[in-house]
Amino acid sequence: MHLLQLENIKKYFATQKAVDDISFNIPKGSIFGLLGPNGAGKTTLLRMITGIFYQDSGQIIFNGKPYQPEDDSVNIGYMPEERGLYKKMKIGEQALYLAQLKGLSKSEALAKVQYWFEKFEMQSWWHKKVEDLSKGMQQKLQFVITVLHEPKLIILDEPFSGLDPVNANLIKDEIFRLAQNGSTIIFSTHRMEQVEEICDHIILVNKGKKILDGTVQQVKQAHKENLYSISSNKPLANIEHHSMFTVIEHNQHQLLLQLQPNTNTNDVLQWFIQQGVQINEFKELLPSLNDIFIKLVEGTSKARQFQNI
Ligand SMILES: Nc1ncnc2c1ncn2[C@@H]1O[C@H](COP(=O)(O)OP(=O)(O)OP(=O)(O)O)[C@@H](O)[C@H]1O
Repeated sequence: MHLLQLENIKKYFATQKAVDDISFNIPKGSIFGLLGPNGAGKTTLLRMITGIFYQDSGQIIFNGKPYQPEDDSVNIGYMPEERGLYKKMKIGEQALYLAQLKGLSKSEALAKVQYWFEKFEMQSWWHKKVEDLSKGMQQKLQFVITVLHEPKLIILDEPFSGLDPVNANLIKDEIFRLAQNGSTIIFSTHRMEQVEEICDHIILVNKGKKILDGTVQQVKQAHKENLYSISSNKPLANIEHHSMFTVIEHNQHQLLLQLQPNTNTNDVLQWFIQQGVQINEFKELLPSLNDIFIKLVEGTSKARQFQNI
């Protein structure tokens, strides 16, 4: 079952196809990575999902029904990359106010804010102003405000930027917990190692088009290059290319091999054993998401150039 379905979504600005016929589905309870280089169209997509922009064409289905921003936005928590807190307003007051805007009663809002402030050790911030908080502290506050009304869909744009490792872990654990409790999470970042660690499913957009869609494992399997490493306790001498593989790298105790298509790994292992190699480890090397990202978007200038429609 999908919480969100985007069907043939287009959004063109005066000179720019920001989102150019993109479709994807987000399974309920998943942690979904929206990836892409600068200018790819991610923020524009998120703004349509949150009802800030209307699409020029295509349809968004939210929880099985056509998306109605006026009604459905209370079911969405959005933490945008450009943070949206009132600098001069006291923190406790602000959290209560924003929670009520998301449909909680005053007493529900108070209970939730107190719960989260205690959980994140933020009680002493209550009477401070946002402008008195550090960047990382503001980030934590923004996360709490995004999730405290327990929205069905939580959208986090670069949620770890500015956080120290302890606070980043705190937020990461909460992301897992929220997904386990049934929230669906869209996570947008340029940090591929975070995506590998956190996301179940990803899409990659580039120049307004979707160029990749699948689970992290599916994507890695689809882009693997038949690379294997083999290592031994003893020095590995005189291993040259073979009809089954090419030696890509040769270290004293380890070889990096690229197997020919359809080669049976047992045959390779057997061959090494016949050569008298004492095998310590033989394993497949899948590409990192970072490698895949770079391979697929290489050639795109860092910030996308304007293109005429
Ligand atoms: N309001 C707007 N008016 C005109 N063009 C826009 C507008 N918003 C975005 N664009 C253009 O649409 C394209 C996609 O922008 P978008 O902000 O969605 O990219 P992004 O993937 O979020 O990039 P980044 O990773 O840098 O935040 C860019 O070329 C941008 O210049």
